[in-house]
Amino acid sequence: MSRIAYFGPRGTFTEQATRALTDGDELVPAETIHAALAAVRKGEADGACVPVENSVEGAVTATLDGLAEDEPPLVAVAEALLPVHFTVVTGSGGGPIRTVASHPHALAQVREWLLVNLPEARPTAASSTAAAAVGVVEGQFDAAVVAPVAVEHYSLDVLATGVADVADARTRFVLVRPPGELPEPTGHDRTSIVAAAANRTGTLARLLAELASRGINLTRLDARPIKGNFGHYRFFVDFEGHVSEPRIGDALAGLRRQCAEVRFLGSHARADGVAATIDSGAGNDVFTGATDWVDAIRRGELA
Ligand SMILES: O=C(O)C(=O)Cc1ccccc1
Repeated sequence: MSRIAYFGPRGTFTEQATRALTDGDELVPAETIHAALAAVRKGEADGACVPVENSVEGAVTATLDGLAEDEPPLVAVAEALLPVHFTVVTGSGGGPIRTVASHPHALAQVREWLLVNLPEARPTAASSTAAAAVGVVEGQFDAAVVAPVAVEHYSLDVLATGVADVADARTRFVLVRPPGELPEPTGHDRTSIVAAAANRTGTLARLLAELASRGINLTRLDARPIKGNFGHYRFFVDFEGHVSEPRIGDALAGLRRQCAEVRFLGSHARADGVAATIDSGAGNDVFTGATDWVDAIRRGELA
């Protein structure tokens, strides 16, 4: 049985995702994304589950920075995609609702609902949706925007369920571990890297060209500032395919040549099961065939 840390406390969306990604493991809540990742880095947990992006607010920056900056590196081995509908809860005392707390990503996803339904309530950031629930129980906030599972953990009154400004909002979570055996390729994989490219003309274009020229489809591109070096960025690039495939390995080697710093963040199955689109002329057989051809020339068998 593994110990898996997750962004908690109990009752977060991340706990829900962790349950979907694990089977009989011991789940250990951590107060922050940084603490969940640090638990793995310190050897206190075998893996950690953290949110990485959502379809309304985009990147979860604490996760991106934690994966890019801190040592030692961790590698994503699985992902989960959760539909995100919120439950709005209040304390049991009744009374006016003047504050409504939640994780900033949750507040951003119910902004319009709050304006219409709780116009007098001041949105207040909490470290997670479940921390906001705890804050309501403790009388710190009047209401909270939480995950549906939170009401199973905390004694709260439900004001509304199924709340979401954008009907099919989703959040993607990853399970990360120390580098080790990689998941098997499935044909519907995602590979993630983070690269710091020199601040020169065309650097980003050249970085992306390493993928485009090999017919590799991007699934995400994000930039984060390199702290302490204003105007310099790291690029997070997700693309279709698995590092075990010749075409992906070839692209990674190209990226390594282009960039001062590249970190491999994982190759694993996509939760949505979407198969990689491979242009004709960019299949693995083409890459293997080309390498075999060069090898044959080197052996003096071909010209
Ligand atoms: O705070 C939580 O419950 C989380 O797991 C982070 C989050 C916040 C909002 C939407 C999805 C995930």
